[in-house]
Amino acid sequence: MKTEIYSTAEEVAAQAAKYIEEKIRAGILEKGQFSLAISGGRTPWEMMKILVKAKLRWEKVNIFQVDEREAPDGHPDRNLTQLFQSLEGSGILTRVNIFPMHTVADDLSAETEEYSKIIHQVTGEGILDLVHLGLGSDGHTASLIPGDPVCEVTDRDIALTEQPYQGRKRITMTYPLINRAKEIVWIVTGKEKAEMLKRLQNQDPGIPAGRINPANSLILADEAASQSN
Ligand SMILES: O=C1O[C@H](COP(=O)(O)O)[C@@H](O)[C@H](O)[C@H]1O
Repeated sequence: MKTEIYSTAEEVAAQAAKYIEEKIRAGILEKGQFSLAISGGRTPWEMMKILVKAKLRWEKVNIFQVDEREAPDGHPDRNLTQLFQSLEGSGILTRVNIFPMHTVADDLSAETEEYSKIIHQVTGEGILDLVHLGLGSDGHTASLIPGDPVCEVTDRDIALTEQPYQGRKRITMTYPLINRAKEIVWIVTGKEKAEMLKRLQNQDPGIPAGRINPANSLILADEAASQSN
């Protein structure tokens, strides 16, 4: 697992966008399409705002959600709402293929199966080209929440959390799917992440993030997050 440290969160966002742009370009050249999974929370959106300005064949890019909160469509708590906002004005909205996690349904469990099927149909083999991950200050990543049984799911690629977390139940990619990805890019910024960044780098299985496959993983962090390293 490689770590690169940049002075500010803005620099991290710019480097992440550049890195992912290159991966997308190479992936499309090699096999005609690219499947990217984007996390939610606070950190991805600066990176996305930069990435969407790249001159890429966006119609060949599939964007999946790593996780989503159970909330109405358009709600500010939804990662999808933030994702759409970061794409606004970029002109790629009508070209890129976005696959939203549906959280407004009578049977959310059926939705998880459906999302998993879509990933398999689109990618062919259920392997994402690149998964972007964030790191919570409690060590969670995606919606793999400390103490939630969703962390023990090994027979499904998408699952529901059992408990609400920060007021909302969640849908999330599980370890098997994330750990099969060809590449994982972490964006970790802010001093409140310092302790967990260290534990992530040490692959500490005591936090959900520590159980993510370190192979082909790149951590992009700012100085604030790496202050105790
Ligand atoms: O709740 C969540 O938090 C993590 C970390 O978010 P960030 O605010 O530090 O960027 C995020 O990766 C996850 O997708 C999100 O649902």
